[in-house]
Amino acid sequence: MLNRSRSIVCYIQAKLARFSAAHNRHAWQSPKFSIPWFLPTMLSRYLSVLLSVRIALGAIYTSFAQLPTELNFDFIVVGGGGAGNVVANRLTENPAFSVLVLEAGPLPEGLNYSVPFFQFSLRHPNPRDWNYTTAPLTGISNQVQQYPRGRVLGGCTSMNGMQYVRGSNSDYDRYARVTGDPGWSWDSMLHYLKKSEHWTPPTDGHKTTGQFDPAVHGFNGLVGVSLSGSPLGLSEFVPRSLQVTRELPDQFPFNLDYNSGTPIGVGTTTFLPTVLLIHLLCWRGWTQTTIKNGKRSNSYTSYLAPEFIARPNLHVLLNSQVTRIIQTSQSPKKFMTVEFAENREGLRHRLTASKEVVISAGALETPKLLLNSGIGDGTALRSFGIQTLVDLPDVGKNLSVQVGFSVDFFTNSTDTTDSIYLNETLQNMLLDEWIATDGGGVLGWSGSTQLSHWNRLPDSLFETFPDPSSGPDSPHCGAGPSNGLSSATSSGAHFIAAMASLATPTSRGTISLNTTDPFDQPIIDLACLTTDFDIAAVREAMKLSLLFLSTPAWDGYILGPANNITNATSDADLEAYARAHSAPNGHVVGTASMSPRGADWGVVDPDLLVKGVAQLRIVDASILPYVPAANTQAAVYALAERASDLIKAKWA
Ligand SMILES: Cc1cc2nc3c(=O)[nH]c(=O)nc-3n(C[C@H](O)[C@H](O)[C@H](O)COP(=O)(O)OP(=O)(O)OC[C@H]3O[C@@H](n4cnc5c(N)ncnc54)[C@H](O)[C@@H]3O)c2cc1C
Repeated sequence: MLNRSRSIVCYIQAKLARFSAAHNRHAWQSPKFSIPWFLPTMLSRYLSVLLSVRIALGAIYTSFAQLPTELNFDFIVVGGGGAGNVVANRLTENPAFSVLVLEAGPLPEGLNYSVPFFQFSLRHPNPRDWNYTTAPLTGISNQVQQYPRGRVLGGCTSMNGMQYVRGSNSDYDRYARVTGDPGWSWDSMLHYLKKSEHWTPPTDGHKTTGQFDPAVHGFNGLVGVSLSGSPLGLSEFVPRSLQVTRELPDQFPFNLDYNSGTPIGVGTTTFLPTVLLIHLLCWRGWTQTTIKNGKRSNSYTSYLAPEFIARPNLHVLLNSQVTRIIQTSQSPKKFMTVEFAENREGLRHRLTASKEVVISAGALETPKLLLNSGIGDGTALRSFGIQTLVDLPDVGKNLSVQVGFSVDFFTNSTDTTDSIYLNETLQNMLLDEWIATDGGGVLGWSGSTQLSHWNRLPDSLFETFPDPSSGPDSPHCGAGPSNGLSSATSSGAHFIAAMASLATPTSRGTISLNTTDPFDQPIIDLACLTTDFDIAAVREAMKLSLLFLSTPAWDGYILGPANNITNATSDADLEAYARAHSAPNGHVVGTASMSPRGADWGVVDPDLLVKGVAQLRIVDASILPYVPAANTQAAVYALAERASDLIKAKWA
């Protein structure tokens, strides 16, 4: 009930806000029918109050003062993001465990957090974001770029691109190999990938036979995953893209389901008749996203859904940033107390867990928290005057993030996302449709391309460089087109973009302290494109993407290049373009990496306990030693599912 009433309230608020805005802008009034100007705002405020009252009645508290003083916690989870909410949910399946989640941010309130198509509006600096900037990106012309991360319940799953991509089976087998723990292998993790997933039909109810492989999906999990039910792109972009896979089946083979463990496609010219048959069945496209019934499904709406938050043993305290984990015993070393505050000036509170503290603060904040707690590289800690309590030199190191860029072309088609981004009237009409149909229409989709592409790079590249992929069936890059730009200008033109992203970067960055104030951002050195392989690889990925757009399938659709890359045919030109226009994506991992038990590197053992410390675990993207050749949320949900089982088994 809590979530449902919250979204209804949000819809009504949005309608009222739009009415207010229209009224203010256009003095909307008819001689026959006039509404006092203050009424919508007043009603909206009333609804806000109603909403906050409901929240206070649940186990989500918005301030420390609301937290009942008589509560004791077996587990304290730091961070209610992609991983933290999974752990909180699964541990509280045992009524004997009591769990507190401490989340730095507030609820993801507002329509834009629900409407998938509005995802890009969440990326601008806002109070529900950490509002980070990167250190100068030496591989990208020394640019300092904004680097959005969700500071909100649900973490980055509340504001991400919603792509649901698991990675290849060899990505997981490599985790098992590197850690010496077969529990991280694909065969073991497929169970957890399915356990977290709730496959749902697309909003338009179209037949999905032949558009995905049901055998590899989960139908009883919690995070909604679906195919697009949006008509956008179907008239031109999707059929033309499918035509390319017929024209270039060797380079762009068809793949029924890239989440099967073999994402790069199975069809080749040898199987051409089958491929053609499948194409006929699959003409609508098959990108998978974490969208359920046309609404974003994140770790909050799924793992903290009303039936779970109603559990008497599950508590979530918002607006509470953990500033330090405090050592509570020397032998064995334990850090059972967390210190937290609402903001820089706020009173520091302390709470102690009786069984474990689980850090799920994400790949940027987890290392910062460890360092501020005296867990990290002794030399670096000393330079900040922080006492080294656990000397773990790899905290904050080994950061791995993907990077990408696009080349844009003008198209004469209006069947593009920018047609909507640039047209407020159309947006309002589509929003009305989305509300009236409870998630249907164009806005019930993420706005990203309906067809996804995962590719290997040419073998010739590996005559010069070692192959960094996890195996021969694992992709190096995503390379393909997108019908429209999220950042379209108001020129009135329409675009198709050739996109290229590097899924197997070899550059490694760091997270380090900038100051000892936990409310300051760390130094985020993403080190993108700092190896020769990475720059060669994005260049080759872009060539693949441009090849995709070069076939007769696009005749009469592409008008010409929109960037000054018209003559960029040489490697040097492409490299220069990539260095000027690349950006890291949000798929960052590795800063508190797993390593084998007893190894003198890494930060956590394969059971995710911090090395040398009892009862302190890290469960989030930071523990992955390599970024999967994919977007990262599917892997994070699954690793958190497995971690929950490990914790439950330990305390059974
Ligand atoms: C812009 C963007 C787009 C993305 N797009 C996709 C996509 O399309 N598909 C995909 O699979 N993945 C995507 N990702 C990545 C994916 O969302 C993340 O990999 C995933 O959410 C990581 O989960 P996590 O639990 O490690 O961290 P998070 O989800 O970031 O959760 C960490 C939580 O901890 C909280 N926190 C941090 N520090 C503290 C503290 N000290 N005290 C209390 N709370 C704290 C944070 O506020 C946050 O809520 C994207 C990420 C971004 C940023």
